[in-house]
Amino acid sequence: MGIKVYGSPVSPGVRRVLAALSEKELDYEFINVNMMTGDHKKEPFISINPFGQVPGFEDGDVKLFESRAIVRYIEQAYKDKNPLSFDDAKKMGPVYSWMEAEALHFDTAAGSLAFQLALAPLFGMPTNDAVVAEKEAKLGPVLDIYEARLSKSKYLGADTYTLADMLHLPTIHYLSGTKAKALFDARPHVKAWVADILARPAWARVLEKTKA
Ligand SMILES: N[C@@H](CCC(=O)N[C@@H](CS)C(=O)NCC(=O)O)C(=O)O
Repeated sequence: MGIKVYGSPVSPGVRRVLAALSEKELDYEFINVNMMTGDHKKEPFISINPFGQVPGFEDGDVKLFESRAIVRYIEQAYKDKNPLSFDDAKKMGPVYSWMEAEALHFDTAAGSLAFQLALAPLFGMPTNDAVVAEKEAKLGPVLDIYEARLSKSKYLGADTYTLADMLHLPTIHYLSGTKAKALFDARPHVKAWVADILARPAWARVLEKTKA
């Protein structure tokens, strides 16, 4: 049985899940899903994710989809090893808020930018400059809010690294190799935070494991 992660190694969602497993130093089996041939839209994969998107995840008889939900599961199921959350509700509250900020404010702009600037070229697809301009204009004000938060707190959810920071890694990694890096670099606390989270050994192991 054991842990199985299904998907493409370049997928940000897949890498988000691998980041969680890497922080916990958990062994897992990676099963490549050939998206070129549409295997993510067919059985057996859609028994894991009925929406036909990677990643898919299994831990024994637990089958999950949605990368952020999988990360929460891993944190709770393997809490004892390198905890990235708190039992105390008052300490955990801000972590929840910043986890939602990642999904609903940051990723809605940065995820599309990462696709346009980093992933589309990887797949030989054209970059849509209008989408890039629109999403850059949306990301700037979000990063202003991050700058204000990070000028008061070393990490987003707490003074220590938590799930809230970790969720950002795949998208920030992709954007750090593009012109959108300038948006992060223009804000000193955001820039320092980006350098800090990208330098985590657990993330280096993910990049090693997923490199082409
Ligand atoms: N919210 C989902 C997003 C998953 C997602 O968009 N996966 C992409 C690859 S990065 C995918 O499977 N795209 C193929 C499709 O939507 O048909 C998650 O975080 O797991």
